[in-house]
Amino acid sequence: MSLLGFARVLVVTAVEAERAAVAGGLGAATAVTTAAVGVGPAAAAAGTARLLTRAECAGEPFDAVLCAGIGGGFAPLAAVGGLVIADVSIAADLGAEDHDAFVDVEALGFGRSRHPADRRLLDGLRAALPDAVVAPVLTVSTATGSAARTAALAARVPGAGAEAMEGFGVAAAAEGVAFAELRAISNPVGPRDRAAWRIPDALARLRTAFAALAAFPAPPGPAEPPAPAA
Ligand SMILES: O=C(O)c1cccc(C(=O)CC[C@H]2O[C@@H](n3cnc4c(=O)[nH]cnc43)[C@H](O)[C@@H]2O)c1
Repeated sequence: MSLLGFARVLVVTAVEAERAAVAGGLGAATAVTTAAVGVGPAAAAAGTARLLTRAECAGEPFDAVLCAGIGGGFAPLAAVGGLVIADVSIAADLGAEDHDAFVDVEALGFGRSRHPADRRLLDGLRAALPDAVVAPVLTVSTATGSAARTAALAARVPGAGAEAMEGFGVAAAAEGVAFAELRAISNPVGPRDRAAWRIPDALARLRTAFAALAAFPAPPGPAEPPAPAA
């Protein structure tokens, strides 16, 4: 059985609690592979590349990769307990400082810091999760914990919805395969207050999101070629 019309889907999370929430939501009905590959963009890229390569060598390549998990939400766009679908996953701290300014890798003249979501996957996620906010999701190597950095990131990416630590790495590994990122918001991005993180609520939201994805009907496939005339 497919997910959103994709036949073989890999869902990558950082930690096992996120993977278990995803798998719990999917239930037994859907042939989707879930894997926890570690925290941060490097672990995410390495783990995703390994899984994609293994599947391809086995003659069963994935046709879609979803990065999923909990994340920090930028107020007022993304509230704790809500969902953010990334229309683009951005490596928000990949670049150079020029005194008080940040220069991204595009401006430096090498590499890229943005991976847009696959259009078909994004459309499917939007349709199946109509309450989700659709906005850029930032990938960072250091979770934000101050008002100054929150303001700097919001200025760097106006309209940012969420911050997490893996999306850009997963996307980089999945180049050439349909990719998207989905985050359930566990905490506001802002001055660090670990006691305010609502991880169980976010994991529960992740689980219901994947139950909704599994239950969503696949979009109609390409038109069948007309039957030859008798
Ligand atoms: O402590 C637990 O029980 C627990 C259960 C599930 C997940 C966690 C994590 O800490 C996951 C780390 C993961 O979460 C993302 N994340 C969440 N909030 C933020 C944030 O404000 N800034 C950056 N990343 C965030 C991130 O992708 C981490 O990999 C703990």
